[in-house]
Amino acid sequence: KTFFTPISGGAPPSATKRPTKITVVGVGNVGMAIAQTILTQDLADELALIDAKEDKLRGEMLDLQHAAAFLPRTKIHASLDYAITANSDLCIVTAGARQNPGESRLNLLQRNVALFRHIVPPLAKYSPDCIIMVVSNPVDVLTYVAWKLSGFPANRVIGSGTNLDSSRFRFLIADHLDVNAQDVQAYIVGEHGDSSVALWSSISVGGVPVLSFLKRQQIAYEKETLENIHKEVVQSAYEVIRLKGYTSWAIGYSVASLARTLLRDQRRIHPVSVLAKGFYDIEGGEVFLSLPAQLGRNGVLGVANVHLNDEEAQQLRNSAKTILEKFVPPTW
Ligand SMILES: NC(=O)c1ccc[n+]([C@@H]2O[C@H](COP(=O)([O-])OP(=O)(O)OC[C@H]3O[C@@H](n4cnc5c(N)ncnc54)[C@H](O)[C@@H]3O)[C@@H](O)[C@H]2O)c1
Ligand SMILES: O=C1N[C@](c2ccsc2)(c2cccc(Nc3ccc(F)cc3)n2)CC(O)=C1Sc1ccccc1Cl
Repeated sequence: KTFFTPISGGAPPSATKRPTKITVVGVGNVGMAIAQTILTQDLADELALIDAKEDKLRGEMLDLQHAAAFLPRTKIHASLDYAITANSDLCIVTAGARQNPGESRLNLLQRNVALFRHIVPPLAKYSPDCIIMVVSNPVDVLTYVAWKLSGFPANRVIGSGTNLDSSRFRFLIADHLDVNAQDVQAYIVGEHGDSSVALWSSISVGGVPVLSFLKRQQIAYEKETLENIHKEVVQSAYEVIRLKGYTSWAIGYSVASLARTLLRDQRRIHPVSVLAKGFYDIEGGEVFLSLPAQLGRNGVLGVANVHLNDEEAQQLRNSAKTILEKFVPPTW
C-alpha cells in the first residue's frame, strides 16, 4: 500500500520542466559555502557534489541531507564518479590545491592546471550544454584553462573573478557612507586579487555618481581616501585568512548570486572573468579578465561598455599584459 491514496487525475503535464541541476566540484570551505547557499536560496532541484576525498564527500552530503526538514526539497548526490554530474545546467569548480607557505603563485597554478585536466573534461562530457564557473585560484588563468579543456564557446565559461573583490568594495563604500551595500553600484575589474582595478568613475550610490554624492553631502574626501578603500579590499582578504585561515561566506554568497542570475536568466551585470580579448582595446592574446558582463541562461550575453577614464583603461590593459606574460599556455 502506498503512504498516500492517489487522487484520480489526468496524465502529468506533457511539457514537464527539466530539473535545474548544479554541480559543485570541491567540497572544501568554499564549495560547501556555495552548496549551502544554493540550498537555502532554492536555486536548484538537484545538487551534485564531487571531490577527491570520499569520506569528506559522503560526510558533507549526509550532513546537508539531514537539514532537509528546514530546506526547500533538493536532491543531493555525491560521488567520486562524474556520472552523477550528468545534465547539469551549471558546474562550479572550487577544487584546488592550497598554496603552500612560500609557494609561488606560478607553482600553485601548475598544480591546479594538473587537477583541472582531470576535472574539466568529464564535466564537459556529462553536461555538454552546461555553463562552467571557475572559483579556484588563480581564477582568471584557471578560467582560461577550463575554457580550453572544455572546448565550450567562451560565453559558457566564466570565472567568479572580481565578483568577491567588488562585493567587499561595495561593503566598504557603504560602510563609509552609511548606506545599504545593495544601493552601492561599484565595479572592481581586471585581475582578481592583489592587482585589481577599481572603476572610481562609474561608482554610484542610489543612482548618484559617488564623487558628486560626496561633494553634495559635503563629506570630506580626497582621492587617497577612495584609493584606501580599494587597498582595504585586498587587506581584508589577508585579514580574514589571518583570523580564520580561509574565506567562505562572502565567496559563497557572491557565487550563489551569480548562479541565480545565470539560471533564472536575470540578465544582470556582474564583474566576472570573461574572455576579454577585443574589449576595451585589450589585445595580445586570449586572456580572461573580469569585466562588467551581462549574464543569463546562455552564460555571458555581452560586456557592458562602462565608461573608463584613461588611467582605468590603461590599468586594465596592464592587467591583461601581466597575465599573458605570467602564464605560457601548455600544449593542450
Ligand atoms: N575566486 C575567489 O574569489 C576565491 C575566494 C576564496 C577562495 N578561492 C579559491 O577557492 C579554492 C578552494 O578554496 P577552499 O578554501 O575551499 O580550499 P579547500 O582546501 O578547503 O577545498 C578544496 C577542495 O578541493 C578538493 N580537491 C582537490 N583536488 C581535487 C580533485 N582533483 N578533484 C576534486 N576535488 C579536489 C579537496 O579535497 C578539497 O576538499 C582555492 O583555490 C582558493 O584560492 C577563490
Ligand atoms: O578572500 C580570499 N581568500 C583567498 C584564500 C582562500 C583560502 S586560502 C587563500 C586569499 C586570501 C588572501 C590572499 C590570497 N592570495 C591568493 C593566493 C593564490 C592565488 F592564486 C590568488 C590569491 N588568497 C583566496 C582569494 O582569492 C580571496 S579574494 C582576494 C584575495 C587577495 C586580494 C583580494 C581579494 Cl578580493
